[in-house]
Formats: sequence, C-alpha cells, structure tokens
Amino acid sequence: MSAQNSSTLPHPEAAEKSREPGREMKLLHFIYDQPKLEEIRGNPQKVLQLMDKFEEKYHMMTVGISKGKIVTDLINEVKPKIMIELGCYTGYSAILFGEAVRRNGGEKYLSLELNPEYAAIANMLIELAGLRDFVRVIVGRSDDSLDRLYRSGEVKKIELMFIDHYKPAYTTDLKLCEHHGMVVPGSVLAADNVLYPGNPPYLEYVRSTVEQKREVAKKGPSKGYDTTGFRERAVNSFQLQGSVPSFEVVGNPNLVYHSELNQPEGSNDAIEVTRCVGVQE
Ligand SMILES: C[S@@+](CC[C@H](N)C(=O)[O-])C[C@H]1O[C@@H](n2cnc3c(N)ncnc32)[C@H](O)[C@@H]1O
Repeated sequence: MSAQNSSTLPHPEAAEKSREPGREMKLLHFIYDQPKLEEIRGNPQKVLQLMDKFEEKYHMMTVGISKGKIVTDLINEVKPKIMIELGCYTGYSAILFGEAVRRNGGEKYLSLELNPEYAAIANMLIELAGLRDFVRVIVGRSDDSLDRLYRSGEVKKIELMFIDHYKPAYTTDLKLCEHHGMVVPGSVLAADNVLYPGNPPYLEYVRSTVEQKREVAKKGPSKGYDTTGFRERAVNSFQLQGSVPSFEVVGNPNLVYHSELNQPEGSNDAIEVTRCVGVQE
C-alpha cells in the first residue's frame, strides 16, 4: 500500500489512534513509498522522523522521543562497546540507540526480538537507516538469546541494557544475567514502561537492599513469572501467556543497585535507571 492509500484507512483522523492489525507492515510501506527515498537512505534521523509521523495516527509500541532521550543521554555517558536491548518491535529504539552507540565509538547493538515478523520489518528500516552493519536483530525469546550470547562468549558482561519486552520477564531476565555474572559494578539497566503499564515486581527487585534480596533468595528460584500488580493485558501480551521462563535462577542478591525513576515532564510513563555500584560480600 502506498503512503497516499493510507489516507483511506478506517480511523486515521480519529482521536483514538488506530490499532488495526498489520499496521507494522503498513509502516514499512509508508516509509519505503516516500517519494524522496534516496534522501532518507543512510539517515537514521529521517527514518525516525517518519516513524514519529506514522505514529501520529497509529498506536505503536515505540519508546518515543522524550523517554528515548533519557536512554541516549545514558549512551553518551556510558559509551558501551556492546549495547543490548530486549524487545525490538519495528526498530525505533534500535535505530535511535544504535546510532548513538555507533557515534560514541561502540562496536555493536544487539536487539532481541521474539516475533520474526517484527524483526523482519525492523531489519528493513535498520537497513534504510544505514545501520545494518551495526545493529543485529536476534530472533527468539530473550532468555534463550541472552543465555546463548553468554555461553558463546559474545557477551560476557552487561554494559548498558535497554529492557522493553514482555513486562513479567524484566525481572527473570535480569536474574538470568546476574546468575551468569554478566551484571557487574558499572553495569547500567534502563527499563521502559515502569509506570505505564507498570512493573511492580521489577521496581521492587531493583530497589531492594542486599539483605532484602538475600531473604527472598532463601526460598529458591521462583516458579514461573511473578505477575503481581500487572494489568491483565500486560500479562497476556506477546503470546507468552501460560509460558514459563526457560531458566529457574535466583540471580545474585549480593549486587548493590542504585535505582531511580526518570520521568519526562508531561509523560505518564518513566524509565527506571538502575546502576550496579558494588558487590556486598
Ligand atoms: C514495547 S515493544 C518494543 C519497542 C521498541 N523497544 C521500541 O522502542 O521501538 C516490545 C517488543 O518485545 C517483544 N517481546 C515480547 N516478549 C519478548 C521476549 N520474551 N523476548 C524477546 N522479545 C519479546 C515483542 O514482540 C515486541 O516487539
């Protein structure tokens, strides 16, 4: 479908943004049908601007401009060689943050995505942005992919990780990284959507003291995902309902975290930025 055809969609002018199925593929056509495509090729900012424009009419799950700035500021500060993101979707954050990591002298950006269709769309937009040699989208469950990245030796430690996927998996994936010793003093985590739709178990975990975490760890690894306090929609999203984490691990309660909310002005959501500042023996 061409950009012109998109004006005939069911609710484009409605105040409520359209959630019509297949809008991710429509985004791809909208961008590749631009008349001056050659001016966009190799320009991450222009691709992002078009994604923002598309999002004026369609509900997309992207991190967006204001929360995105919190993470790009972190990239400028941490200057990771390798940055990992959990949850690629159509590649907005992978393009925004991948460009920032490259500009700061990094080596690569790894984006973990469950849905192969979203990954395919993201790859074509990453390609258009000129980041295909820098950003790699890895298809599969984040826990399986994180485990494989560790065991292959490709990623031994987390420098900066953006967490933006299945909400109940934030905590279990972090514990898996802790279990492998990938979280070390200096590691930084940026977790999206901690206020909306919200993530009470994750916030509680990263804000707990070592003593509190040791108490909980005595009970052993939790079975399944902790869905306490989640909206039903967040639990049932991404067709992971009923599934359990691939690994049962307690993590490393001895890691000391400093964690704080970063809420852009006027936003109903925030990014929780968590820094590992030490290990308490
Ligand atoms: C909120 S969207 C990510 C948005 C993206 N970070 C951005 O800002 O453009 C969440 C994505 O996580 C993916 N996802 C959900 N559960 C996952 C899992 N267990 N492993 C990997 N990806 C997952 C979904 O398919 C979806 O594309």
